[in-house]
Amino acid sequence: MEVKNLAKIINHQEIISDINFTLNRGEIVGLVGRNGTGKTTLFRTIANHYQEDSGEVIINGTSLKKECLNYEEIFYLDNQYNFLANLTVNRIASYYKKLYLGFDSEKFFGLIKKHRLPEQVVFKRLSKGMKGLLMIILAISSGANYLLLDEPFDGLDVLIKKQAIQLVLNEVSLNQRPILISSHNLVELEQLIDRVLFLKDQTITKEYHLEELRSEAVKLQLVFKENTLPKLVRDHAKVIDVQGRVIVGIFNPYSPELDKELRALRPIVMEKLPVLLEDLFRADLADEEIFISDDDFIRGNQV
Ligand SMILES: Nc1ncnc2c1ncn2[C@@H]1O[C@H](COP(=O)(O)OP(=O)(O)OP(=O)(O)O)[C@@H](O)[C@H]1O
Repeated sequence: MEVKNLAKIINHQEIISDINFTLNRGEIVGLVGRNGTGKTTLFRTIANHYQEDSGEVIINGTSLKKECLNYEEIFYLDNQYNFLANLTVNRIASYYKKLYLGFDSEKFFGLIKKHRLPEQVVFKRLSKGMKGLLMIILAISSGANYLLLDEPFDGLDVLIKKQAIQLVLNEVSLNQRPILISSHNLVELEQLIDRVLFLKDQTITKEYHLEELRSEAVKLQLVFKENTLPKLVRDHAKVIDVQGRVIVGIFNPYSPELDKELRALRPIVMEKLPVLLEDLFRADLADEEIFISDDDFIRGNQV
């Protein structure tokens, strides 16, 4: 799937604009952004629940504008507005069978039974955990090739979450279906995704392949004798935290030369820490300035 220059205006305000990315077979991609940045709007626009104001979504080389039957290739169920509230699991299955020609009833009911979801209870009476599992079972049984999951694990207890995550991982490894998944739980997301897209100021501002990033970037905790930020750090790092004299910064890229130059500044502490998705979130999406002393403040913008 290729998303090209997608934009959506709501009430004369551009909510998302110039969105470009691809979703490739077998990958799980995270969509991350602060509250209200437009993640749900992007999902809705890709899935045609909102009509785009410009741009397009291309599947198998054809724009969805030209071939609307290809919408069957996309599964997106809106957490907020969906038509399932008064339907039982059985009715939901027959509904989806009509919506998706490739809907796999055997798989659907097999998973419903395996996870002991009640078949005769209407959706709105199911617990949050049951709803979450049902949504994922629907997604992976739909036959759609692209699954868009908007905060699918929100509110699930750890055991149900584990089952839900396992279902997602199995689906990707067995059928190579790409998944675009949003979540505010970055620790959880980090264990699932191959790539992350950061949404900020209406558009995708950053994209990271997590494995590549881990091999290229380094997070350092540094303490220097002087209470100022060395120029070298200022020039090469995105500072994500300052506590007294302790500076935490992400250096991307990090090279042996830079390592040597940093050591030449004789830091009192220089410790390597793992780069986490949360660090990137803070580095790229935080607006606030980080103060190091009264007369010297840092605003990281280098990663
Ligand atoms: N139907 C609508 N009518 C008016 N404003 C809307 C509508 N849909 C979205 N918006 C606005 O668009 C912006 C983005 O909302 P959206 O729900 O897409 O963000 P989000 O990133 O999913 O947020 P969150 O992480 O809090 O769920 C918000 O300012 C929201 O108020």
